[in-house]
Amino acid sequence: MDPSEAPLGSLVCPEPGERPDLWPTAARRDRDGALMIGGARLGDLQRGFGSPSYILDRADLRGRARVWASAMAEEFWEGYGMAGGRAYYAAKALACADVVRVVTAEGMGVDAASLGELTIALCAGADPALVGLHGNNKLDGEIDLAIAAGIARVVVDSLPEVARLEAAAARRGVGVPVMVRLKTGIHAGGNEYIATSHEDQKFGVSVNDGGAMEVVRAIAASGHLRLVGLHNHIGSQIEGVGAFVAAARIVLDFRGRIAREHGIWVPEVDLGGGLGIAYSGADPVPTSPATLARALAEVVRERCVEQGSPIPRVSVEPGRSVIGPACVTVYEVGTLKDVSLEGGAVRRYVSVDGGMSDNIRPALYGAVCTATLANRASAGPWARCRVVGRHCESGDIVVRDVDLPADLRPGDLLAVPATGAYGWSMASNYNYLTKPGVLAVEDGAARWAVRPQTLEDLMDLDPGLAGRPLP
Ligand SMILES: Cc1ncc(COP(=O)(O)O)c(C=O)c1O
Ligand SMILES: N[C@@H](CCCC[NH3+])C(=O)O
Repeated sequence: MDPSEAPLGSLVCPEPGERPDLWPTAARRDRDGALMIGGARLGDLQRGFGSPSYILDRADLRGRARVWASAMAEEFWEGYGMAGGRAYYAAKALACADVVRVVTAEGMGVDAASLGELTIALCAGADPALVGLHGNNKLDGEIDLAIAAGIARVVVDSLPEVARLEAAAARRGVGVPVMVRLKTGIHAGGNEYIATSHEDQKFGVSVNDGGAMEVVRAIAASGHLRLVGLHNHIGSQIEGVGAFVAAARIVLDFRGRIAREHGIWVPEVDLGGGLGIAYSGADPVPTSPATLARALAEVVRERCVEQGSPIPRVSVEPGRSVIGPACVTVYEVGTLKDVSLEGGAVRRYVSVDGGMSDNIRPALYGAVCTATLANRASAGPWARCRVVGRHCESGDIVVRDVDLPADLRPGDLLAVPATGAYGWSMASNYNYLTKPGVLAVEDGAARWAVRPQTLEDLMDLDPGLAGRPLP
């Protein structure tokens, strides 16, 4: 049996016109059926810059950052009786100078979770007054840089960290604004590994077992730490607003408990990132930032009225929903192999020039992605395919099941949508593959936001090979 005879039809990647939420806003096909991103044909980009590459539609990123910044500013505007709102871009999703500059120019702050992310954010020009630092095991260097730069908030993740921060602040003789990362017990997120607020995981301190209040007391007793906020990030790739609202209630209730014990209303709550996006036609159209911001504003208003409390400032930390749909990955098709399955069916394995080293999400979380033929029209007939990478692992799967044109051939290009978040940032050099670059495209013009690694870059890290000419 030929794969084109398989019972098909449901796994064709949606076109930009069918599911705009899956693609950068300006994605479309030209008259010849070639896919265009940011006004440039993917085929032209691949010829000029190579593959695999992450193609970033800058205008789309700018739009998403603007939408987040304005949703938070509007829903929590002082003129509506609120105390102000802000969105911090979670740099872990993809951080480089261009991305930091685009999102901060639109009014977002930056949330960093390591020395590297903090350094990139500050060196790219992010205002320290709009930068936060996370980490469940912060290094001394991270704490020192955060304090020296005077960033807006250090998010305390454990009791021992209070003493470390206090000692570092005392050494410098400065005050340090801190938030407390709470565990609310809410279990949310697309996969166990990306749920971050149930009890049995490493982040934060629990509101349920006394741990969080102990941290608050330690901060209150410290000489240099100022409690400026309560924080809760429930997880990532979350659908709908229900879990966010439930978590917000718990955070606000804990704020009430602090007020009763310490006589202060903590001035800010950060309700984390986590809003999900679509990766394939099987995913629902995502909740918009405006819908989430409205839901958060409603629960904050309602709870504060019930508590008779002042309204706090409210912030969030989206990553995926800012950068995810702004990028597609372009791959070149290489080997095609038809594999007979039990029952007589055939699966076509389509090998591409990247794989789990540029997109670890399918292997790590079982994430379901999709792909489309990018260099020409794809009208079918279709063959059920598995798009795989070129690493030495059977789990090196880019797209588990997708219908691609039966006449797909080596040299064709595939585009995988929604790879902006946790693609480049989680890329590896497995099998000594070089990390692809991030190609920023706008008005049809392209330039590297991050250049691709070269083999020389990798050899330079090895003292036994540095400076040697390539064979
Ligand atoms: C503390 C914190 N904030 C924000 C984010 C960003 O999450 P997302 O990219 O799902 O919006 C994460 C990652 O899940 C996180 O751990
Ligand atoms: N890396 C994860 C998200 C976790 C983010 C950090 N808490 C993903 O690709 O979905």
